[in-house]
Amino acid sequence: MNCGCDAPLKAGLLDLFDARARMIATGAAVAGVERVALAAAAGRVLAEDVPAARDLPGVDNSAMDGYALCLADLEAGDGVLPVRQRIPAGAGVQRLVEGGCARIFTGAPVPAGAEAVIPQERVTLDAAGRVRFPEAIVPGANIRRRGEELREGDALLAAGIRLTPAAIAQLASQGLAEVSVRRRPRVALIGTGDELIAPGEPWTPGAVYDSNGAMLKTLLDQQGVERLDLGVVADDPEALAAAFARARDEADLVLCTGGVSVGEEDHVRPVLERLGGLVFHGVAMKPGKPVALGYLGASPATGTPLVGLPGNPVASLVGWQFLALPLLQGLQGRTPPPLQRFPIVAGFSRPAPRGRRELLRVTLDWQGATPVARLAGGQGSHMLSAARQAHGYLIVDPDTPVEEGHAYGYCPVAQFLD
Ligand SMILES: Nc1nc2c(c(=O)[nH]1)N[C@H]1C(S)=C(S)[C@@H](COP(=O)(O)OP(=O)(O)OC[C@H]3O[C@@H](n4cnc5c(N)ncnc54)[C@H](O)[C@@H]3O)O[C@H]1N2
Ligand code: MOO
Repeated sequence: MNCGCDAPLKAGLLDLFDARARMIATGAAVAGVERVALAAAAGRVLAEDVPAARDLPGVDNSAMDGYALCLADLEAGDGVLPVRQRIPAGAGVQRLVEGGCARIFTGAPVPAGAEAVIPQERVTLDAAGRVRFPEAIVPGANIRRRGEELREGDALLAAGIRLTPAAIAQLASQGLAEVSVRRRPRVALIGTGDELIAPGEPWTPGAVYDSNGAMLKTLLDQQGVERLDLGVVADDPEALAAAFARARDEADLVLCTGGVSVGEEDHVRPVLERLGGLVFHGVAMKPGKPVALGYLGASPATGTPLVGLPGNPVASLVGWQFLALPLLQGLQGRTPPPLQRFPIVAGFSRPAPRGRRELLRVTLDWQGATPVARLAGGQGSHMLSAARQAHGYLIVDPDTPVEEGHAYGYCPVAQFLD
């Protein structure tokens, strides 16, 4: 796998990983914390460390439906014991009656004095209803010990994690009904382009449906942020300046798509420089080259960050996944997770991308002993079909041809839904 560190980049373009680092450096957590009920906590970001409130499990309990016994009693009973107790889940903690065994169910407290639980499939009952146990019984078998997972005061969940269903279940398992979460960042969304029309409107030749708006709204909703839709703005600097000024005052982050390239109809960069400043413009990635980062306001520290995503739909998606998302995660109060990359063999050959790192949309073919990456379809940055079907990106370093049978870094797309 080529690391590409020394490969030459096109003049003026920032390396993808440097651009990502600058995005991450820009994303400081927004102020504000609120208490929410667990039912409203999905996807929110935890604002404080939560220690375990109690031991988990709370008492020694049975992992099986079966019979609890004491080994000395079993020896005295010659491998056979009468049933003296019945302990369902929810029963209080009892003491094992000497000389007998206890019928017990999964999750029920193991009676004091019992040393093992034997599943019902491994015993036989005689005519008198007594239980004959198997020979080799391991002390502690099928007993889930008090505190074996967590002790009161142990670290349970750390501030900055996003609350997944399993994390919410962990809070519930500790008896916690509410949790402190960070305020949701407010993200303004702006589309640009005279050609854009809304889905549902009648099409005329030359018009383009605003698919980036639909895509980015969905992506923002998946992140659980508050969004401020400022619609599509015409290719007019004054209209764009008005939208940017409103977004600056009302949002924590501004996302715009289109108009970020170099043509005279591309107004994002000049308007951004007028109302604030530019951090970078142009990344050595394909697609996604014209991505820009800037701020609206007096300085990067006090201004509202703005990410200019390219208009081409796949460039917009890739720019979101690799660059805008980690910035947003920082605003949410999360530490952006490191990019997951691992080597996967290419099932195709392809000429080298010139001066840019190429992110090929691929599917993984699992038919052989090891997975092989195959192109998911046309790789044009206007072609959403392959992007939709892709399991991930094969990352090809600048000026490196893809050779069938060689391994390249592979980034699964599932990580961007985290
Ligand atoms: N002379 C040059 N031309 C271009 C360059 C360059 O370096 N020199 N870069 C190319 C690359 S790479 C990209 S990516 C695009 C990005 O351009 P913009 O961000 O300025 O986007 P637009 O020109 O406004 O639109 C490009 C393309 O995308 C369609 N589009 C725009 N917005 C949407 C939307 N909301 N939904 C769906 N489709 C959208 C638009 O109709 C255009 O087809 O620039 C290249 N050009
Ligand atoms: O960055 Mo553009 O996305 O190459 O088309």
